[in-house]
Amino acid sequence: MPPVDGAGCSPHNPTDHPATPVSPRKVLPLLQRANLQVAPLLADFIETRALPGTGIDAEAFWRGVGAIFDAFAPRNRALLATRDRLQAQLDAWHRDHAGQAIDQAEYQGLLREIGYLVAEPADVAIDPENIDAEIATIAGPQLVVPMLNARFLLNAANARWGSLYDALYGSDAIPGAAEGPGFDAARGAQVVAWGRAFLDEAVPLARGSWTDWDGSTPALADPAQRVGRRGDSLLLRHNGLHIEIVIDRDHPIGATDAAGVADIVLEAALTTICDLEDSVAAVDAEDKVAGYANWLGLIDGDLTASFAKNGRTVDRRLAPDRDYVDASGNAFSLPGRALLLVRNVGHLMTTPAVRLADGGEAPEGILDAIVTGLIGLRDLNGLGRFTNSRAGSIYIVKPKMHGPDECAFSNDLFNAVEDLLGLARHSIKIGVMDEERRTSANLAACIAAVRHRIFFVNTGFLDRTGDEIHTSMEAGPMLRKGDMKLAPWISAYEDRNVQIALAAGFSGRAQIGKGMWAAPDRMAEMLATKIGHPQAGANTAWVPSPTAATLHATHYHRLDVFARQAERAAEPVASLDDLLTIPVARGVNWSDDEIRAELNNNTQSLLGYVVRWIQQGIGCSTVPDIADVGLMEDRATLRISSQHIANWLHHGIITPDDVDGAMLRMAARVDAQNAGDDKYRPMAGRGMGSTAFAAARALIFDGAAQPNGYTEPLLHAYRLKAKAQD
Ligand SMILES: CC(=O)SCCNC(=O)CCNC(=O)[C@H](O)C(C)(C)COP(=O)(O)OP(=O)(O)OC[C@H]1O[C@@H](n2cnc3c(N)ncnc32)[C@H](O)[C@@H]1OP(=O)(O)O
Ligand SMILES: O=CC(=O)O
Ligand SMILES: [Mg+2]
Repeated sequence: MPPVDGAGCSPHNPTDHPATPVSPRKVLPLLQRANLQVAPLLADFIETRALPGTGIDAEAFWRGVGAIFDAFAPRNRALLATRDRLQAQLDAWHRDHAGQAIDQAEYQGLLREIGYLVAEPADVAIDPENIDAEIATIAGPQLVVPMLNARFLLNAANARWGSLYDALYGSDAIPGAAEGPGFDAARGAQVVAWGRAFLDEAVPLARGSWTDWDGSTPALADPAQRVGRRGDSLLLRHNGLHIEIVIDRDHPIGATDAAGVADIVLEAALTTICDLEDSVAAVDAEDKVAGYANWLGLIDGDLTASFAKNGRTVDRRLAPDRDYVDASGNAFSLPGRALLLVRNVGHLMTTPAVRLADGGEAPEGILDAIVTGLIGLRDLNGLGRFTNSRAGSIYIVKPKMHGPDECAFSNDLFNAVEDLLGLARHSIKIGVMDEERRTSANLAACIAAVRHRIFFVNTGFLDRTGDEIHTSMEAGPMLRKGDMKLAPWISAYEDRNVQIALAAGFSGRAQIGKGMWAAPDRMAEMLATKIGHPQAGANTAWVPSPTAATLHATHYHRLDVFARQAERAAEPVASLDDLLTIPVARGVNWSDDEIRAELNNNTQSLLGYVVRWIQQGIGCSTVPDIADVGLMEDRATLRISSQHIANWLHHGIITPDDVDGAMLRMAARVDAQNAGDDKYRPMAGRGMGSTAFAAARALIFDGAAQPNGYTEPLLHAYRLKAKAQD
């Protein structure tokens, strides 16, 4: 694809919101569309791929787009200015109270006075219409996938159904690992035993165990759980989730099984978030259009990916629906793919893909709403090979909103996009990530602002931790990252999210979601602990991979989340005082070793993530930590590590020399960890000659000044530089 982009990004300046950012890069001529200047690649994508078939005329479309930017770009800028004002007021207050214990009454008085805390509305009741069952009435895993990776995207869409046998055999869910070059029969036997025990729990037989089943028609303890057949295979359902017991005596596994069971296939990722935000590196029109084109391919149903794997070529496409017959012989089908949701970016960044009438870059979140909404319209108009939303909705996940005014802004923006596209009011639904402190503290008001279109609230634990650190940057040095997980604000945050959502009527209407399992290789630990999410009353929770989706699905068979929600609905809402208790480490004397360990750990994960982002445009990857354990790192985990180091630097727990020393040591370590990657360029020894190293350093040394501690402005600027160098 030819590189067609407007200009460099305009990193958000904390003290100023220029309408016309200065571009450091040479640009290809943009095309005039209504009162906008549009990158040719984007104009072409819209006019030749996204609009055709919708009945919307290109000229009218661009006129409408121009009008939306006219109306919403100034509002967007004003909201960002409010963020900065609040942050400055908080910083000043903490500086005035340096070293003092925080008096919650006085502190909350300040928060109300400056407009950080608003009056909570009573009796908020959500009433979204046309919500798909995968969201409203069935509880199950939610997979997240970077939008810029077609191979993963297709896999994620198809992860609605997952092989339990493969997930167990290929992960550490069963201790040890497969041995030998071929099939490890001993491990296989453990997998089969695990599977049978699972069936005994989820779909028990009237008598005896599935272990002893001989393949004859099974008598279930609850006969209603048997809902169909496909050939010899059995389709069962429990807690709304399907289980297919695959019978195939010709299959190598089925041939050795007394009942001919070749696999147990679980309904797994009910929903998949296709992510345009923190798991991708999209800095210019070229990147944005690549993401939009993948979303279009998913919705139109023609996305494909061809790649070599294990010595053969794999052609991947979307899975068709699955056909069954019921007990009366009537045919029916079940969706073959997850219900697809799209995560837009937040309100912060601008994009060089579109320039406004005044020459300034357009707010990227507004462009995302328009383009992903337009592509969603194609689904509602039946233009795709498959149907995504059977209920007729477009699901946009909106991250990083700070408080009710920003939610109201998104609501109004979605109204405007619906009008532009001729969509019925509230066809575009919103998933609100509760991942900024001002949203957690005003959650009922945030929900109220979008109550007619909300389809989820989700605790985005990682960003939320980054915002916790940044908001109170001046209050003192923060707890160590590991200790932060035990701080009172976190449990109050998780509890309040569920309790406030239940009080607003989410149960049976919308999702209450929990955060990401960020250790993709640690499935045994996930199986042991992530059941805590449904136990907390969450009817969905994030997983990083199809394997994790399949294994996490078993948790939703172990308890009935909707019954759990009914129990939790009676609880009082957890304390706002706890939520607002700042995790500063008062009276803690860390040893030199503890400080060094914390710094090494943070610089290592920061460098490991940033180097791939800057050099290769990889927005999410498994980054080996200092102990070589692979952890999912995305922009939210980077926000935590960069803010944590910046905070300790700011309060003198570490010095600039300490940071530089750790950075140099860890650069060598990260280089060694990436030695097998031929696209990788080492950082060690090149100092500032390495753009990635310079970016990582800026994220720390300029970290305290970044808007709300976000990493996007610096990442975009350095990635654009790296692209230009390439
Ligand atoms: C704080 C937040 O915002 S969290 C949300 C953002 N995070 C995410 O979106 C994480 C999504 N997950 C991922 O991107 C990946 O799982 C990673 C980067 C963590 C790990 O990727 P890798 O190291 O390449 O994974 P690994 O080598 O273990 O497995 C690769 C296989 O799993 C599949 N896979 C892994 N993750 C996913 C996924 N999220 N969706 C679909 N398929 C996936 C790949 O398609 C591949 O299979 P294939 O060879 O048949 O295509
Ligand atoms: O977006 C998710 C998060 O944890 O942040
Ligand atoms: Mg986040």
